[in-house]
Amino acid sequence: MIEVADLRREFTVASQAGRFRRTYRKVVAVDAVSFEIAAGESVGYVGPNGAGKSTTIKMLTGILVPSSGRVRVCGLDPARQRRELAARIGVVFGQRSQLWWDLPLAESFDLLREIYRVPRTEHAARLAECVELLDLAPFLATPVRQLSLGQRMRGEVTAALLHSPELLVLDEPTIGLDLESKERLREFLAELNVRRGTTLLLTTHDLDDIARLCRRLMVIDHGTVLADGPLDELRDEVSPERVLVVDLERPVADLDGLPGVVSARAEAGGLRHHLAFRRELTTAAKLIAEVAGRADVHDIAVVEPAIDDVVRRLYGRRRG
Ligand SMILES: Nc1ncnc2c1ncn2[C@@H]1O[C@H](COP(=O)(O)OP(=O)(O)OP(=O)(O)O)[C@@H](O)[C@H]1O
Repeated sequence: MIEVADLRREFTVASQAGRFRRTYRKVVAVDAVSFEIAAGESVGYVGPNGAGKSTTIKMLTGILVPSSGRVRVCGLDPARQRRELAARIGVVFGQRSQLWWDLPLAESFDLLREIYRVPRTEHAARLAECVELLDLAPFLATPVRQLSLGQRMRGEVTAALLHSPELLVLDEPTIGLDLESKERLREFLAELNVRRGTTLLLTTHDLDDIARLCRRLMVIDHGTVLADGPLDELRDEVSPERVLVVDLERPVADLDGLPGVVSARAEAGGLRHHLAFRRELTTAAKLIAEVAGRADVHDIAVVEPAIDDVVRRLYGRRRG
């Protein structure tokens, strides 16, 4: 679906040096980035501010021309075949609108049908689905400028999907949304990926978006990809410890010496124990059996490392 090889984009930025003199310096926003994304994947593209995410997305969608390297999206060269590509993909920029500001939302959708030449029945079916799942009915007749951010974003996602794209690219889709709106949008996007097989590529600073939507994570910083792989594998790589939290029926002072446990901590007077273990040394099931052999277990939970922690460690790779 997406093939990127040795992709690079530089910008020349001017800075004032003295009163009449300007100097120019080169900023490398994206530097030798290579990856492939197959149909049906859901990929999170994350990195700190200025890492090069938006620049990559702009090259993938044909808005920016690469300085060098190769990009193919749906087999097309985005910068040269922007129109053809627009018919195959949907793009949502959280900070920019593709809707007509002064028109009621429904009229924007009509205009998009004409632009993309979507057959009426197909358009009507797709729109009806979005109206239902994203609860658009209460504000379809409202001019876009009067919509709340959450309402507008639901409109933006609908607008990007009306021509049934194979790939949906989202640049910070949940930025500024309240918790409920975020959850509703995530739910919708997850369904879209799983049920329809629409490929998703999204940039975000909200790591809950990633945890909820993406099976694969790509981390970029200073224009280069620092990590790329299944979320679970990256998690094991940088945060190999998981914690078994055990509540006991009767207090036990300590649960020392359990195989595979790298650190143990007791609280609530010995009623609760936090046992950090490494996946390669033991499994949660084995550990639970060991604990049950020593004490009466009331309740058990396995805590995975938080995604924020995993991503922070991945960001630190360059410096580490
Ligand atoms: N049009 C431009 N002209 C000059 N420099 C630019 C331009 N666009 C981006 N840059 C620079 O390229 C680098 C990467 O920017 P980019 O917008 O891709 O980052 P980002 O990862 O999307 O960041 P953020 O999370 O803050 O949106 C930054 O140093 C930025 O200042």
